[in-house]
Amino acid sequence: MAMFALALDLPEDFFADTIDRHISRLRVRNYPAPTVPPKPGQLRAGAHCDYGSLTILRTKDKPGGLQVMNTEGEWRDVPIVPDCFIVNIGELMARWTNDTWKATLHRVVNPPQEKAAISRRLSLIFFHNPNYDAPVAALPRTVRPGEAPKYPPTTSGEHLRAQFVRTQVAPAA
Ligand SMILES: O=C(O)CCC(=O)C(=O)O
Ligand SMILES: [Fe+2]
Repeated sequence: MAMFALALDLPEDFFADTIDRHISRLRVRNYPAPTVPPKPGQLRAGAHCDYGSLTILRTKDKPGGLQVMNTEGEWRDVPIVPDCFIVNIGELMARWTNDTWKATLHRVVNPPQEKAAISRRLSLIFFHNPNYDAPVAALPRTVRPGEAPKYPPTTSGEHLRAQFVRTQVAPAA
C-alpha cells in the first residue's frame, strides 16, 4: 500500500492508518481435475472482482487457469511466471481512485478435455482488506472539478459485508 500511495503521488504513509488493523483473509483453493466434461459455459471460478484493496496470488501453472479482462473487453490468460506473484487491484482501490485504477475482472476457466487429467490446481490467495472502519472515498485529485465521484463513500467493512451478502448463495429449500 506504500507503493500504491507513491504511485498516486501521495505521501508513502498515506494509507498507514487505514491498514494498521487490517481485516485481510488468506484463502486456499483446490481445483480438482474434472472427471466429467464441463457444461457449456461452466467455469472453475466465475467472473468477479475482488472486494478489498489488493490481492496477492500464488498459483500453479496448470491447464484451465486464470484469465483477466483487458481494456478491450477480451479475456486474456495470465502467464504464471516462476517465483512471481500475481497482484490484482480490488474494488476498494478502484473506489479510492474513482476508477482511475480499475478493479481487475478475472475468472478461472476449465481445462481442455484432453488435458483434464493433469489439471489439478491449487491457489493461495491473500486478500488485503483495510481496517473494518477505514473510510474509503474518492481521493480529491481523482475527481474532475464539477463532477461527482462515481461511488458514494463507504468503509472497508461495510463494502465487504455488502458484497458478501450480495453474493451469498441461498441455502437449498
Ligand atoms: O485461483 C485463482 O487463480 C483465482 C481465485 C480467485 O479469483 C479468488 O479466490 O478470488
Ligand atoms: Fe478473485
